[in-house]
Amino acid sequence: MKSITIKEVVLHTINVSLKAPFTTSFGTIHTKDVCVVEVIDESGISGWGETVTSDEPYYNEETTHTAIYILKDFLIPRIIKKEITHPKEIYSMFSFVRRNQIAKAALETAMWDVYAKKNGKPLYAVLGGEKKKIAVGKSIGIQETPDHLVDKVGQYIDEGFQKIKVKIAPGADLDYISAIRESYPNIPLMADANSAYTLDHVDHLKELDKYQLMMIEQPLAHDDIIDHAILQKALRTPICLDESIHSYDDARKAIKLGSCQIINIKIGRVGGLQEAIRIHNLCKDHNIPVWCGGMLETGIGRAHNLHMTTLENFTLPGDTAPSSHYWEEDIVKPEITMNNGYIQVPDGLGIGFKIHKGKIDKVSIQTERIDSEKSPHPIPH
Ligand SMILES: O=C(O)CCC(=O)C1=CC=C[C@@H](O)[C@@H]1C(=O)O
Ligand SMILES: [Mg+2]
Repeated sequence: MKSITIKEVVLHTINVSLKAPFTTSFGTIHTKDVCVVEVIDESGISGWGETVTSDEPYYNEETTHTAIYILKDFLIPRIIKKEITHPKEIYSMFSFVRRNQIAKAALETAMWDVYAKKNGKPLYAVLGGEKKKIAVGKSIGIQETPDHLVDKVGQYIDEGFQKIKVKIAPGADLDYISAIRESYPNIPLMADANSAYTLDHVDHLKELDKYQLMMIEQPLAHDDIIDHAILQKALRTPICLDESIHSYDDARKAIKLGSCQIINIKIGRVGGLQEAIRIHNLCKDHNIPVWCGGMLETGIGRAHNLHMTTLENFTLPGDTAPSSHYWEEDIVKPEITMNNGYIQVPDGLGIGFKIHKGKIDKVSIQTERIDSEKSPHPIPH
């Protein structure tokens, strides 16, 4: 396989508006700034990635603007004009920067895309994935009343979604879940708590066991593994971790302690595709199923999610709804569509979608070209 050498990186910062506001326990997102990362190799091939941060540091410690700073001052200078034999090397090349996983992933995923294109392959083939279509779930933001939520669930079940994820928090959990189960006793249903509970809620959370949820996602603190192990022993419902798992080592410790029975893998949260593959393989070895979480991505991040989900142990539908659920107009062409609850994985080179440059220009805030390895900081080589 051919190596890659990046001659230039272009940061396209855009502002995109969701078709419908998305409410979680962190608040409501209507619009967000996205830094679309374009890496251009010496032969002029472009690879694409995106920051999956939002404008506030409520999901993790990053925002789109911290990510842009880390990209410009540290990560881009580390790789520009360096010959890279394989993108799996990039995550360790970034180890001199602590955390800042979403910034790392935005650049690392773009490198995987350009590497696949340069070697004439679809991204899934380079990742080692085999599925040609992936099962799709739908994550529903917090709704005002149980009735509103039941209506949304019915709408998405009718559309063919194979898993329904709803948000819960103290005071908006049992009545919402029981209302769904009254109308839809057998659908594949899960709840995401986004760290809204503590161990004081163990008896309350045990009430959820009677509703046959597939899992309860991230019930406790965003950076906890130990208390989740205590809670999992008390619950019949499998715990799934999201925010707690930033790396392979977090996953290794969570599995060792019995903190979860399922892991939601988000490429951005774990620093890129290479670390995501390592976590996938570790979970496979320990019979821990995984699924692909969503971060309200544009079509670029969504494309990376599709290709990652072709790996064997992604056995549960992800939060990977089609473009039309998020954007009036996506920044990729063709837009990502779903048919009977599945999304076809494209066979084109790399991510397999063209970039809609006209749309990027329409929503552009700033475009910065970087072609120098110079940084205002000492960068280890
Ligand atoms: O992208 C999607 O459709 C799912 C979005 C989603 O559920 C989330 C995005 C970002 C943080 C959280 O609020 C939540 C999650 O925890 O998965
Ligand atoms: Mg989550």
